[in-house]
Amino acid sequence: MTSTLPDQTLTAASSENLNVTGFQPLVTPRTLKSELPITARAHETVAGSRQAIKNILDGTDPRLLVIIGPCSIHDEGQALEYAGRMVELRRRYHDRMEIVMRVYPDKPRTTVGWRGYLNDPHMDGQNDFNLGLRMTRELMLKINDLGMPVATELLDPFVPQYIDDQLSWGAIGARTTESQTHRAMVSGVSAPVGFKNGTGGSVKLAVDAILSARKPHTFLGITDEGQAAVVSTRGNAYGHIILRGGTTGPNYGAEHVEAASVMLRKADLDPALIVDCSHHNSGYVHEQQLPAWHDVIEQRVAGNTALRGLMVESNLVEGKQSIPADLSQLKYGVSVTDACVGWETTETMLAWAYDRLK
Ligand SMILES: O=C[C@H](O)[C@H](O)COP(=O)(O)O
Ligand SMILES: C=C(OP(=O)(O)O)C(=O)O
Repeated sequence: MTSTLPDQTLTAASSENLNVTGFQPLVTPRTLKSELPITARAHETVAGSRQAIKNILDGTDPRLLVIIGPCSIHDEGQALEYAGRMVELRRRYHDRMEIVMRVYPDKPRTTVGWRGYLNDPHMDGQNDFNLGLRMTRELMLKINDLGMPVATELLDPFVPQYIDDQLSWGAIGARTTESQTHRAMVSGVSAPVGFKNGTGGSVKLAVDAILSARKPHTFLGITDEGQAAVVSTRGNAYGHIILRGGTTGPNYGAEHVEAASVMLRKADLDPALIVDCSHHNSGYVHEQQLPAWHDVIEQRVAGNTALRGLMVESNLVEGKQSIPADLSQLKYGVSVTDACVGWETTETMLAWAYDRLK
């Protein structure tokens, strides 16, 4: 879809739209949902995993939530290969872990950079959102159809209307947890949503985000028909914290977990936490996710019940690559954003945790 919208009367004398270079029609959520309807199998995956995650957060399911997968999606085949392998581990370890796959097509950037499969599916700066939204919905549907539940970061505020039915779990990233727009958006999301602490390390702003997202909100969004609308929400009771470290260092140690739990209790919230082993908790070095993984699981084994889940950035092949001008030079299975642990390490980490959690 390349046509632009009708002329917005951009005249030389105008004082508006001076920095806008174009508008394009956006496919409606209804169109994509009718072309790519959720299947009975996918719905069963989503409903089952959402309930399991709620139970883990409520403390009625003693299993560990594991949100694991690539930092970003850039290729459907590779994502499906990962999902196909991971669903086997999900089944194998199901009695001690609820494994959900990171399917992250919408990437926040510190300054600028490739913004993901949903924004720029061709990876060439065309930013074909209409194609990206379709490909994202299709990929999530295929992964759910395999029986592998999907987790994603919710970044662009219109996006939930296109994929809400596919999500078992959502995240608000460290760069947007303090944003009113994102807190209000979460209040209407159907799945449990974790809020990362800020990039500077502030956990308080994630606690504030949970309190905000629990309440009803009224904000601007779109309907299934693609109509700009005033959206009213009920509030999301399943907001929780994700400790991801900050510029001051990692925050997965027992003292940090205790400090975050105290902060949650003071706010009259259940001390239920997830630790992200990556990002500032690994110093952006993929192998450094392992000490975090081991430490947090040992804290849990030692009886820390606040620790309900872990996040890991993992891919088919370890490391990362920059996006080459000639896309045929992309290495198979390697992250194009943050570095990830590879498949063998992933299997070892899960097997070790399963054993320790017995
Ligand atoms: O998770 C991925 C990245 O850490 C995040 O998108 C920010 O990336 P950047 O600092 O490379 O822009
Ligand atoms: C961008 C991410 O994390 P953070 O918001 O913690 O940087 C992520 O999990 O992909």
